[in-house]
Formats: sequence, C-alpha cells, structure tokens
Amino acid sequence: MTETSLPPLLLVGCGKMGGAMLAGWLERGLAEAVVVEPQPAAAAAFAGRVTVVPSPAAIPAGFRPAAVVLAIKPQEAAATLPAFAHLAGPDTVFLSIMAGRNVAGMRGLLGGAAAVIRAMPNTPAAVRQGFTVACPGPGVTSGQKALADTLLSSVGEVAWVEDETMIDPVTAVSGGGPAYVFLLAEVMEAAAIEQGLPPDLARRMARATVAGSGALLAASPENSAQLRKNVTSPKGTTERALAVLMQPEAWPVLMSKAIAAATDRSRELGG
Ligand SMILES: NC(=O)C1=CN([C@@H]2O[C@H](COP(=O)(O)OP(=O)(O)OC[C@H]3O[C@@H](n4cnc5c(N)ncnc54)[C@H](O)[C@@H]3O)[C@@H](O)[C@H]2O)C=CC1
Ligand SMILES: O=C(O)[C@@H]1CCC=N1
Repeated sequence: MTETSLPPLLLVGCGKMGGAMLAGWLERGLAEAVVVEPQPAAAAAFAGRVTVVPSPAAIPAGFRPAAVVLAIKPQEAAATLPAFAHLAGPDTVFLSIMAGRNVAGMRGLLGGAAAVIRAMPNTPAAVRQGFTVACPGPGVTSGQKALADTLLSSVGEVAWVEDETMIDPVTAVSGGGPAYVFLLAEVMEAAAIEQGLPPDLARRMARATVAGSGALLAASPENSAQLRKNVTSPKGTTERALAVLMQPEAWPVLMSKAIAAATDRSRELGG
C-alpha cells in the first residue's frame, strides 16, 4: 500500500491509546474515519479531521469500515461490542487492542463468526514508534491480516504470533513498558533534585537522558547490555550506581516481579 491508502476505519473509543493510534494514522494519511466516543473532550483534538459520533446508532448510514478498532476498556467490552455485531462480514475485520480480552470472548459478543485480531500496541504509536504484537483469530483471511498489518505498521513495528496466550506477557512488557520508562524519568528527576540540582534542570536532564538513550538504542547495532557497558568505566561512577541497582532484590528481580504481576492481571481480565 502507498503512504495514502489507509482504508476507511471505525475507531471505538478514542482515549489515550485509541487517540495515540489515530494520531499516527492521520499523520500517515488516513482518508476516512468514524470515531465512536461518548466523551466529547476525548476526541476534541481530532475535530474536523474525522467524524466523531457519541454512539453506534449515530454512525453515518452507509459507512462501511474495512476495520473496526476496539479501543475501549476491557471492562466495557460486554456492554459495547454487541452493538457492532452487524458490521461483521468478509469485508470487515475487528482489531482489538483491549488488554486481557480474548478472541473467543470477543467473537461471542460479536455474533460468533466475526473475524477478530487481538493486538497489543503501546503509546509511542502516537509518534509512529510503537510496538505491537498481534494474533489472528479463527477465520481471519490473509487480506484482513494484511490490512491490520498495514494499520499497525503505520504507527510502528509489528510482530505476529499464532499463540494467543503470548499476548498476556506481551501486554505486561511492551504494552505497559512505556509506563516503566516514564517512571524511570520521574525517579531520576527526583534523585537529581535530592542531590541539589534545580528542578528545571533535573526535569530536562531526566527527559533528555531517557529519550536520548532510547534513540541510541534504536539506532545502534549493539545490544542493550553492551550499550550499558559502554557507559560503565571500570572503577568509575556508573559502576557504583549499577552496583546498587543490580544488587539482589533490586532492578532485575523487581522487574521480573512487576512483569509477572502485570501478566497475571492480563489473564484475570480475560474472557
Ligand atoms: N493506554 C495504553 O498505554 C494502552 C492501552 N491499551 C488498551 O486500550 C484500551 C483503552 O485504554 P486507554 O486508551 O488507556 O483508556 P481510556 O480510558 O483513555 O480510553 C477509553 C475510551 O473509551 C471511551 N468509551 C467508553 N465507553 C465507550 C463506548 N461504549 N463506546 C465508545 N467509546 C467508549 C471512553 O470515553 C474513553 O475515551 C484498553 O482496553 C487498554 O487495555 C492497550 C495498549 C496500551
Ligand atoms: O494498563 C493497562 O491495562 C493497559 C494495557 C497495557 C497498557 N495499558
């Protein structure tokens, strides 16, 4: 597909993640989109560029989306999805980004025969640097998978898996991962202030250090461990900090526990 050929799509829920993806799609050249969003403020940033309606009943007659992107909270699925069941058919694929919600449960709510892809993106999609892992459900055609791939890859990198159970740990790692990185910026900023640096400087340093390190990681052929070693001079300052961060029960163990907790929560949200 060319840079201007994203197909008509229906976005259900224009909150933080749906909005992030929509921003990326619009930047990529989305021709026609209808957004179902009951909170006017949530979609205000997109006014004039997409059609925003408050409920499925207000979708313009005759609008035939090639993809219906489900970006509501998992807890809203049971009450919301049945109103979109009439859109199921060979020309429409449902692309869910809801945490936990599994394909079988969504197909049940959409009438049983819907083509459903379960995907887990992340918010860097807003700047087209997202990472999405997607899993096709039963009956998804190669054309529908290609369409979802076009949508998802237009806002970042995409990986496909056949085993849906992988989406739970994916949700914990790349879905929520940006939050852990932003937390790192928060705690670095606070620590810098503790060491006597002015708050403005502390904020700029933390943001630029996290963003610059991410850019270096993205651009470098070296792996993250080597990039870490490149900063760590023998008997220098970084070595002292890493001795704290990598001690037993510190970062490696804490991250492992955090990812396990999030994976468990994704499984709990299933159905
Ligand atoms: N925020 C993130 O980083 C990520 C979120 N997700 C998933 O994306 C989904 C949305 O999450 P967020 O955007 O964070 O939540 P959010 O609360 O910011 O967005 C949900 C939006 O859905 C709207 N909404 C509620 N009921 C609706 C209905 N019946 N029809 C249409 N819209 C309705 C709400 O007004 C709200 O704007 C969740 O299922 C979450 O698991 C997935 C990956 C990352
Ligand atoms: O916190 C959540 O449940 C969602 C899924 C991944 C990121 N946000």
